[in-house]
Amino acid sequence: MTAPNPLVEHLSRFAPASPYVDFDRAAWSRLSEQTPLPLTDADVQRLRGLGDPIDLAEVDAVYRPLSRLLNLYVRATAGLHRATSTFLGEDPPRTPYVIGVAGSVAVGKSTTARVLREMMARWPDTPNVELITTDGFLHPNAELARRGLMDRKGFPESYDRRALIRFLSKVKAGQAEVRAPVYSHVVYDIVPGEEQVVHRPDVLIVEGLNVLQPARPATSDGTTLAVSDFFDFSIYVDARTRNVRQWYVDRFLKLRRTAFSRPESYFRRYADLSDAEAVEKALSIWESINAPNLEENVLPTRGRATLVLTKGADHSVQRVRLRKL
Ligand SMILES: Nc1ncnc2c1ncn2[C@@H]1O[C@H](COP(=O)(O)OP(=O)(O)O)[C@@H](O)[C@H]1O
Ligand SMILES: CC(C)(COP(=O)(O)O)[C@@H](O)C(=O)NCCC(=O)O
Repeated sequence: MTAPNPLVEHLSRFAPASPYVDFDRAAWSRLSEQTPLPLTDADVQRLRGLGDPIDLAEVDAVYRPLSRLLNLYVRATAGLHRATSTFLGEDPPRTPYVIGVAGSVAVGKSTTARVLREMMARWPDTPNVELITTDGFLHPNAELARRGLMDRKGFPESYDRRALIRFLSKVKAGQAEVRAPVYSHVVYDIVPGEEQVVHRPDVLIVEGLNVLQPARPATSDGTTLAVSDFFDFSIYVDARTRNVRQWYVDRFLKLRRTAFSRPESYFRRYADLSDAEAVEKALSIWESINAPNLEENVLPTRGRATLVLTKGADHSVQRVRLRKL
């Protein structure tokens, strides 16, 4: 028997065991030095083409190592599938590797998911990466109104959770074409007849506020699955609430000059607000809907993520926590 290590004993007595290994920005960024696939001109063009304000140095320092880590996990998972196939004597098609991206409204989930999609597609094993957002699975406004939920968009009960679980089951089962409804932020509703079709991708990224919610108690049909049961990996994008509130207000002001001024916009009336009125409106939506949802539903799921990215006030990632247990 080996002698107990006094340092480990000391630490386990005084430091609560964390399931995460913690990197500050510098330590995580150093990993990019050992990551193959530096950004090429073509990559830079593609990333710029996304129209996101993300800095390319940030992509290189944070997202390049992250895509490398994910590539290693994708390969390891494929190896496990091969082991199962060998054991069963079957040769089922490879199923998509599914990554969830969670976090508050306006924390930067969409930006993270889009950058990750581009970065993962550079790896030879995963050229085909698709991205869906869970807003397509919100109940249509008519149904939300019927249920008295028009002021609860983004809360867990505002989604057709069963439809989302059906969608993910089909993707995971390797179905050739799987369809998802589409939500428009301009008309503020599900668009009738519009759909996004997912064609058996190598990787599917599922982005949404509530993707890490635990399963609800069993329903009459015995469903106890959670959306996250379909994830191979999950990322929680985190930041101080006061910074996220500021980003929400900034985005609202930007949208007022762009999307809100379109004639078909549900928020057309906001386009004519003065700056001060627009800030007041944005803050009131934040305080009445998005902040309570963050506190009550989104933040409590952070500890379920495989990886937590913590952003500073300038949007740069300052801390990365990776689940090791
Ligand atoms: N890395 C970044 N650098 C600068 N601005 C960013 C970055 N990520 C997100 N933003 C800005 O923050 C706001 C929220 O980001 P977005 O990806 O739309 O959030 P979410 O999908 O979580 O609602 C947007 O205005 C976006 O342009
Ligand atoms: C559409 C959203 C619920 C987010 O959807 P997600 O894709 O994260 O599921 C959110 O961005 C939103 O618009 N919240 C509603 C706040 C409001 O009623 O304005």
